[in-house]
Order: sequence, then structure tokens, then C-alpha cells
Amino acid sequence: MDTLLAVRARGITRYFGDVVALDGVDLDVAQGQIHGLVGPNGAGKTTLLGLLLGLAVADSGRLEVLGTPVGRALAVPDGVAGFVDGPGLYPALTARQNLAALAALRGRTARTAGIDDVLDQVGLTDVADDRARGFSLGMRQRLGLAAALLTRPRLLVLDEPSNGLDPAGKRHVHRVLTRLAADGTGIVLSSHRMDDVEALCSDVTLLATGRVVFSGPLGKLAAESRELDYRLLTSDPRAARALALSTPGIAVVDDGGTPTAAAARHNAPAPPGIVPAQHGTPTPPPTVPAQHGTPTSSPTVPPQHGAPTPHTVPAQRGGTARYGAEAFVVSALVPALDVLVARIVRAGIAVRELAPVVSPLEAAFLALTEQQEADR
Ligand SMILES: Nc1ncnc2c1ncn2[C@@H]1O[C@H](COP(=O)(O)OP(=O)(O)OP(=O)(O)O)[C@@H](O)[C@H]1O
Repeated sequence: MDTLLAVRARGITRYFGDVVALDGVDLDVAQGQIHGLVGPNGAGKTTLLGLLLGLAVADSGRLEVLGTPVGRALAVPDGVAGFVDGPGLYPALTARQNLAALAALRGRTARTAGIDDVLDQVGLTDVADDRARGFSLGMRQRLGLAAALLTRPRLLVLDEPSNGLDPAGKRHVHRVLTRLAADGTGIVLSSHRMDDVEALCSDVTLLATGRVVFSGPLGKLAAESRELDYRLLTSDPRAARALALSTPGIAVVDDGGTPTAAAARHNAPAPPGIVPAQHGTPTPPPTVPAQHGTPTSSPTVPPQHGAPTPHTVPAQRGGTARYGAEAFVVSALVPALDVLVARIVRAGIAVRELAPVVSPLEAAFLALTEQQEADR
């Protein structure tokens, strides 16, 4: 039996005059999933979120929300809450009065009880009786989220929910969203903050000029990415570096690979779809947890019969390594990286840290942006 999807969209197209804001978009969001919409300005994210919220209707295609086909009427589908372009609030009312008024507008579907609870969840208890007029952007975002929570949504739709949030506000919002998802609520959010998307979302859809260029788990994006730069911190950098140089498919980046430069490198020609699959088997994101306690004695490097000529990427940017003498940067596809890590560990060297200099999501986003500029 099919699991009920919070969102099932097929071939969604939406025009604004001559502009094709959405062009045959497919989207699946499972219940309990936090799904990120990512893409350059004008990609169609807000338009898509607006359709989910019933603020507009698609010109063609089929959209089901919480198992029910969305009709032609402009109405928030049952069980859905959220906002685009910032929450609608009454500036003259306090936070608490805003929530009471919004709940009243929702009539019987909203709970007037629980206002204190949702204010607490988003961290606004201390300003519950202050007027919204004086609220910062981050506070307004949190109040908008509190209003959505009051309706106990089964699908929550948020446009840039992290806008204006300070670290404490961000922690509140992340906690709330994670808890909601754990309770089975589907969440679709757009964001330009790749760190947020990576921290919150299990799945992501990349849009560019109204088209889906990738949709699926974040781990699959990593597996399908082109070569990325990875910072590698080990207990024996010299021996690990020697192993890297003799591992097929691994290039050692001499100068430490600053994030910007790495991004620029991965920005290079992006094919349509930007992240062509290069391997059959998805590989988990190549982040290796610290392995404290692994022997740190000098490794024995296994002989490398038939190993290719060491491949070193010349320093492109000069300057000293930014990650300290212990770390170095390799450029590789995930499968080659897996081989390298196995060799390093087999040699008795501890892998203390392995992380992409620029995440697969950020690299894909940058490639998209670059592609758009090239097409202009
Ligand atoms: N009401 C409108 N009238 C005319 N064109 C519109 C309207 N809303 C959106 N568009 C156009 O549709 C396209 C998609 O816009 P949309 O706002 O959905 O993109 P977005 O991905 O949310 O962008 P951003 O990251 O800048 O918020 C853009 O070309 C935009 O100019």
C-alpha cells in the first residue's frame, strides 16, 4: 500500500503572463519529512509554496495535499498552515492577541487554548504582551510559526523561516520543526541558507527557472555530486597524504582549499541537471566521525601495485593552509574517497575529521547559479 504523501505534485505549471514560474514540477513530500526547496532567486520556490497554501492555483498539472486533490478555489487546504512573504500579523495587537485573533479567524479549526504553549515553543513567552509593531523580523517569523502551530497542521509550509533569526531563535525554530516532523507533520520550506537546509531537511528539491533539477534525499545529492573538496584531518598527515597521492581518483589540493576557491572550482561547467549520476549505488554522505582511540602510531602504507601517477592539484590561490598543518584537502568523488578512508584506517591512522569544504548542496546551488549566469 502506498504511504500517504503530504504533498504529491505532478507536472505543475504556473504562468505569470509570459513568465513560466513553474514548468512541469513534480514533488513528493512524505508525512513526517522536512523537505527543503532550494534554488536561485526567481526559481519558483515561493510560487510553489503559494500553491500548497491555496494562495494560487496551478495552470496545469495535478496537486494532491494530504491525499486530497487541490481544487480551483483559492482556499487553504484542510490541515495546512504556514506563510509566504512573511506572516500576516496585526501590528497594533500584542503577540498573544495576534494569536487569539488568528485563531478566531480560523474558527472551529483552530484552538484558542494552547496560545501560551506555542508562544513558549517559539521562545516568545517574555514578549507575549508586547505589540507586534515593535517586533524584529526574527520575532515576527517566530510569531508566524506560533500561529501556524496553533492549527496543529499536518502540512506546514514556510518561506524562508530562518530569515532574521538570531542563534537562539534559530534553535527554537529548529527544535519546533524537528518535533513536528517526528510527530508526522510534513514540512516544506524554502531557504537560501544551505546550512539550515542541511541541518533540518532529509530531502531537498533544487529548482532552477521553474524546473526541478534534483529531488531526493540529501545523501543522494552527495553521492551524485561531481568531485568535491574534502578536508581531511588525521593522526599522521604525512602518511595519509602519501596514501591520498597514490589512491586512484584522489587529487591532493596543496594549499588547503579555501571554501571560496573550492566553490569556484565546482562551479565549473554545470551540465543540465547539474549533478549527473556517476555511480550506480548511492553512498552515504562521506562524513567520518572522529575515531578517537584509533592507534596513532606510524602507519604502514600498503604497497600500491599499479597505482597511477600521484595526482596533485597545483596551488591555485597561494597563501598558507587555512585549516592548520595537520589537515589537508583532497578533491574526489565519493567512491574514491571511500577507498582512501579505508586505506588510511587500514594503515592504522586515525581519521579525526572528514567533511566537504563546500557541501554537496552548496556546490549544487553554486553550479545552478553559475549556469544561470552563463545562460544569460
Ligand atoms: N505575482 C507575480 N507576477 C508576475 N511575476 C511573478 C509573480 N510572482 C512570481 N513571478 C515570477 O515568477 C518567477 C518565480 O518567482 P518566485 O517568487 O516563485 O521565485 P523564488 O524562487 O521564490 O525567488 P526568491 O528566491 O527571489 O524568493 C520569477 O520570474 C518571478 O519574477
